[in-house]
Amino acid sequence: ERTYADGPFHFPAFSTPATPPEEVSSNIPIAASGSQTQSVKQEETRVRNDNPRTTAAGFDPEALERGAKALREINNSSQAKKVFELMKKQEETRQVELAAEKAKFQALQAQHETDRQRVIYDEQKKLVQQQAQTKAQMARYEDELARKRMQAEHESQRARNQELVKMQEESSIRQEQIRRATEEQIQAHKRQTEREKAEIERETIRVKAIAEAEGRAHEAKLAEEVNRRMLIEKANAEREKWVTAINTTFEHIGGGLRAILTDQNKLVVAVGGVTALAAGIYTTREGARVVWGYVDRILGQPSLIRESSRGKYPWSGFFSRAMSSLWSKGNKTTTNGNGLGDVVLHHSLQKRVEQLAKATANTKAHQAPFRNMLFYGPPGTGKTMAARELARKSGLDYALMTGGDVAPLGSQAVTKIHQLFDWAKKSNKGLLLFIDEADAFLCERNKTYMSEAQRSALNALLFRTGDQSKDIVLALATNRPGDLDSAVADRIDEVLEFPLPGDEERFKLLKLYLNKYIEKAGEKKPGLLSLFKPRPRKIEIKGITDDVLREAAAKTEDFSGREIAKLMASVQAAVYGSKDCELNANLFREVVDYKVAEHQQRRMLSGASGDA
Ligand SMILES: Nc1ncnc2c1ncn2[C@@H]1O[C@H](COP(=O)(O)OP(=O)(O)OP(=O)(O)O)[C@@H](O)[C@H]1O
Repeated sequence: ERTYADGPFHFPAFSTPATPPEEVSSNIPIAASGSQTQSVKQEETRVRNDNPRTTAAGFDPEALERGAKALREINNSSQAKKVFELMKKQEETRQVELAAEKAKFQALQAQHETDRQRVIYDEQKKLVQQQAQTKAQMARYEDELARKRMQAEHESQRARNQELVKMQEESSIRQEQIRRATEEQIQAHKRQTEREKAEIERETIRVKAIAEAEGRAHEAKLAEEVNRRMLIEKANAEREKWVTAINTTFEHIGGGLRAILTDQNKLVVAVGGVTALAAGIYTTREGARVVWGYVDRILGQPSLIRESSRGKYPWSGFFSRAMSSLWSKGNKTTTNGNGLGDVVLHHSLQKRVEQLAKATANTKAHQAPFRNMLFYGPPGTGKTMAARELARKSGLDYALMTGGDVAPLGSQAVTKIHQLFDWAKKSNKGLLLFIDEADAFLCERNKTYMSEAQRSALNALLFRTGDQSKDIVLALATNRPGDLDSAVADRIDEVLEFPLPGDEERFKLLKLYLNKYIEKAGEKKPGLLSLFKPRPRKIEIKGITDDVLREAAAKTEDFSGREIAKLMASVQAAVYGSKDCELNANLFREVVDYKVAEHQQRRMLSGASGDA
């Protein structure tokens, strides 16, 4: 295919005759004779060449020859001029056609050029797009790099800040330690000064006391001499009086014996009387023992019970109960303001115990079977106290026994368990039987170290508690609930966990025992006997605010209720040990710190023995 770019365009008219000569001849109105026309036709037929020869340059001489021949013929013709005109017109027409064709080719060339320009434009556009894309990618990459750089800088800044904060914290801790150390030194110095002052005072008192004692001893010595002499005279007179009396008595007895021995009737009566008296005494004593044993068995409290609201006998405790109810009318401060007396428990646990107490009371009222309970948790967290309060609130009697008491009973254990349940059934109100340290008695039956008697006792208990009871609520307390026999666990309806007291509970406990052991230390206790006991000294309390107690509560983390009660007992002892019987914040803190250190030591030891 030829294009403008390939070089000059060759019109096909120049290589081939535009109009075949025969056409030219047919178009000419030839007026020549028929012979001439015939000859022309013959000539045409002769010169016609369907495959005209061409030179290498594409020139066909035959056409030219034919043209010349035609021209000659035209010249000879009469219509030559017209023919020539016609040919000229034909030639012009052809020229116009060629010009149109040229214009067409030029239009094609222009179109081609436009296409080429479009392709170039598209290429350039693509290039520009690619460049833009590359540029955008570059920008993105740079942006990412910048972001990463910023992030790294941010990280390092943060690390620097953290380090700075850490250093500041460390420095403030150091400062705090220095401050504490200085405070401690000041305290120690103060204590030392106070000790020295007390020592001097004690020494002065001692010297004064020695001088006074010496004076008194001298006085006493003189008085003693006088007394001694008076006593000797009195003793001599007494001795003489007794000697005379004994002599007179023996004279009478001797006379009587002599009369009996000499008179046979009197001798028989005397021997018979003495024998009858001995027999009477023996019979009375044994009879009383048997009767008492019977009464004890019928009415008495089983020996397994350690503590009971019912007392050992129905009549016992009547007087003390009356006294304590009288006392409690005048003193309404025995409870700490909550519904569970002096038991301080976490709010949710306390609510649960109260609900249980209410439910138990309603159960009794509706003659429905009781629900058995299990209290578990670390030692000294108030399980026993809560059980006692639960029984009190539910209006039941309660009895407390310890699991550890069963094993030493040996073969008697089974009888005692039955006795216990028989006794419990006699309670009109219903009885809450609380078994403390339940795991010691009710542990898994197939344990190898369990004795046969113990196993039988457990079986007896299982037998007595097989059905839901309307008389007895069983409340078990243990530190190891996992050790209980599965049959025992199956009898439990309610399980309550008693955890170590939290911050708030420790504060309340400290407040409670401050009130009990310190504030009320000088008050008299209920009961007749206490009327004759010496009244304890009243303790002066200074500066024990709620803040001081909260500080102590924060320090005594992990303390059980029992440990907090003991801590306050130690505070009381420290106060009684001080000379002015006064409790101040310093003394309180001193005891708390000492107790906290002791607690940690104990934990370390138990941890070490646990590891071993
Ligand atoms: N929650 C508490 N509220 C008031 N006092 C408490 C509490 N917990 C313990 N105590 C004090 O600790 C003593 C022991 O409490 P209690 O006998 O109820 O504990 P326990 O959980 O039954 O202990 P254990 O498992 O050793 O038998 C109580 O006499 C009381 O002084």
